[in-house]
Amino acid sequence: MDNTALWNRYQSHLFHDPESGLMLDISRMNFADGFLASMEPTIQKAFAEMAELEGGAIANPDEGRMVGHYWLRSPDLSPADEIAAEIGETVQRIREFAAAVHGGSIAAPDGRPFRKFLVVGIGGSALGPQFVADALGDADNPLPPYFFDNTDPDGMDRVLAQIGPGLAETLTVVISKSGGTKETRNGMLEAEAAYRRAGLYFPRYAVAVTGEGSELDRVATQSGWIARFPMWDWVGGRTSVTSAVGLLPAALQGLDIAGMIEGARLCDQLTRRTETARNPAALLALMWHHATGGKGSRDMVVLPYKDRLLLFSRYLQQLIMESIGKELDRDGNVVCQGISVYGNKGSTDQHAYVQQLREGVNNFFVTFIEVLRDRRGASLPVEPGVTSGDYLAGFLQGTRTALGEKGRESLTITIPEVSPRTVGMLIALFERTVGLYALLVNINAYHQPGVEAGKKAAGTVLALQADIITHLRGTGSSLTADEIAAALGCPDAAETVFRTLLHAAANPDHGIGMEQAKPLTASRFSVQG
Ligand SMILES: O=P(O)(O)OC[C@H]1O[C@H](O)[C@H](O)[C@@H](O)[C@@H]1O
Repeated sequence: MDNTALWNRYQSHLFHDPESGLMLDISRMNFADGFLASMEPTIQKAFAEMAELEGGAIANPDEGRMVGHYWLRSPDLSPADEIAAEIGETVQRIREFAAAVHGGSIAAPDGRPFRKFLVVGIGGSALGPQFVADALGDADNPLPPYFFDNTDPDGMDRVLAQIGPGLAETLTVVISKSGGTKETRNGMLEAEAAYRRAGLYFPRYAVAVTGEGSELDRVATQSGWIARFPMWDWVGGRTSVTSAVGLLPAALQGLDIAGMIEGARLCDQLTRRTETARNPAALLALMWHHATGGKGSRDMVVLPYKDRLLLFSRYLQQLIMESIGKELDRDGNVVCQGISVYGNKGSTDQHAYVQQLREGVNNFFVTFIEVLRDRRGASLPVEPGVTSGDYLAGFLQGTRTALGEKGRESLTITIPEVSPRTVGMLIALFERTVGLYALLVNINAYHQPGVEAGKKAAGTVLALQADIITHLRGTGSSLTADEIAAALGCPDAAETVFRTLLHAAANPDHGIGMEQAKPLTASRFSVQG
């Protein structure tokens, strides 16, 4: 297609919302002329189901739950007055709590104001808050955030080292919808131990965001933590960033949560439209369907040309892949669905993998995210009449053209700037797109049966570890993994025994010694001391 034809295609399909400035360009996706018309009945059905979902239908049948993250921005849409009231009250409590922390009326036990906060969470209880904090954060925020988002001891040590003696001025927010996620429990205990080492009583520095009656809720209540904020069963972890999960950390950091909520609400209105060409989420969902054949046959490369949006792809990995990546469809057919998501930021990624995108295996489509505003204020010329921002914008267009010339497809989402409102819009845009796409491919986007398997297997490994150590202590001898597995009556677990002991021997915690042998798997292990 020559440039004139491309320009005409761009103009005929361009979505633009004048109020928000949101734009969506689908012209570089090579869908056939009749594609949108052919999908119209299916997308109209999806609109109807989405309306039922927003009306309070059990849209997550596998867990028997409603799906209510849109109500977080429009409480009046919720199916019960008490839900609407709880949403409003919680946002108000968040605002008041953050103002009290910033004003010093909520302070550390010694009266010192809180000057930092540590979020302990994982998955949807961390990725959303981390994306928002990075996208909207600035050096002058009243409370800079820190995150424990993994059960990595060294990772937590590094964060604690960054916080340093400031722990005495640090509020800790433990976030877990289920209240039982082991990584988050471990993070909480590690944080508590750090406060104890500093002579500080952790409960007077701790806040919980969790489901009512959860294990975390019980601990926070019994120990008298400063405050608890609710997570509801009709908000999924990966769609919880406009609940207290994302709003409390954002408010503590000093960000404009009203702007975030308003941006999400505004986008919800746009994506509630049943006129496909005027619904950006519908257009995106249809483009995903075109690009991947409705079967995930191509990966989604997320390329925001803005440093502040670096974490967006990590956030989208959970939102998209945990929603769409399912073995069964809603009728119980084995479909092994999904769309793989990767990407970091442009133009940086042009110096990493765009080579493969342009010339290598054509198994992807790109989602560019263009931010029109370069910075606050003007830029210096890096060449006569050219700024760094001109280069960034030029690289985006250039990469889009270079890919298009080689038949590589791309979408471009454009926002005027990175602000609380546009961050709220981007979040809402992709939440709705995932929901609509899931309906197009008949998937329940709101459960995650696949994550339990890994957790269960980890529990088995840890139980075996305890048996191994007990056995080694009892015999007092040096044994191979095979000998230990046989002695424990599980000869087929020798590999797990070996790998578990390899890790245990590398750390001082269990007193495991290793006499390395050739081959390595014939090494002997014992309990020392
Ligand atoms: O918030 P939590 O209950 O601790 O869950 C944290 C995460 O755990 C699991 O990995 C789920 O698959 C995620 O959807 C969830 O966000």
